[in-house]
Amino acid sequence: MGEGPAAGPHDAGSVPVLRARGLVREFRGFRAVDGVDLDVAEGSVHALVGPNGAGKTTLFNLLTGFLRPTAGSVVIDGHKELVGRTPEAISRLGLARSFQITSLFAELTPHQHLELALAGPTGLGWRFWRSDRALARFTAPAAELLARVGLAGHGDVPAGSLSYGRKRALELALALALDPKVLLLDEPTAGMGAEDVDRTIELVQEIRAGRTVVMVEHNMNVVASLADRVTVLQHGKVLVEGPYAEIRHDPRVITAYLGDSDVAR
Ligand SMILES: Nc1ncnc2c1ncn2[C@@H]1O[C@H](COP(=O)(O)OP(=O)(O)OP(=O)(O)O)[C@@H](O)[C@H]1O
Repeated sequence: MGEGPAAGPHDAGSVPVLRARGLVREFRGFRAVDGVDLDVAEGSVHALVGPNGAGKTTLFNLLTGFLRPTAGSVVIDGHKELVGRTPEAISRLGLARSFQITSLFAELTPHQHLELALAGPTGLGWRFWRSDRALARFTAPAAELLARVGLAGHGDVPAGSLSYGRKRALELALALALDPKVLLLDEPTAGMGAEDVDRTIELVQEIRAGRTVVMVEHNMNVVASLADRVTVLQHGKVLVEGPYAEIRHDPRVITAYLGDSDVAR
């Protein structure tokens, strides 16, 4: 777990589970991510925050292989380079992101989604997706995952009919089906009401056990509740990095956020 001081990314001798060096991503000459170094300690919850347009989503996409960096490296487990690999290959190396609701199939039930996600890495894949017998061995693990994210009573309805909060819970379950060592969450509480936010915080507390979580999150209460360390981005660069209790009082962070709300958009 991330509480131990030995897990701190700056401790001499500790190798971060995820390390980015000199990450750059240009869009037609504009540097959305501009030389980012990132160390994520094993077992920690690490939040990426920053004002609008700071480069959080772009960085997230670089880490997960959805975008290719213009320059730089991303290494998992101290030696496996992720740059140049597909998102699928990266997820096989232990780094997976939560799916987006837009990738859910409205007609399939949460249970079916999970059976397919669990079948994917086994090589059964989608070819056998109609075969109930082939998928039967995933029935119990799928039910377990549904229970874990609070969807036990909602496994057999079309996913399209789920509430927003439950769809987001299903996304999380789908990412957990891959049992990633490092789980990346893209704004896990975006668009949620207070009740769903609280449930999601509890859920992330629960699923962080035995893994590392990196999340982009706008809601500072969520960051305060969950994150061991926070990287604040601004204009594509790391502005400040540290525990939430430290960065929240940092004048540079306060100015960056105030500056953001002052900008006419
Ligand atoms: N595909 C793209 N083409 C051109 N510019 C892009 C592209 N993607 C992102 N950008 C620009 O890069 C900058 C960083 O965007 P990014 O979405 O990574 O920021 P963000 O911190 O996630 O912002 P937000 O909090 O608003 O989601 C922005 O100025 C954005 O307009």
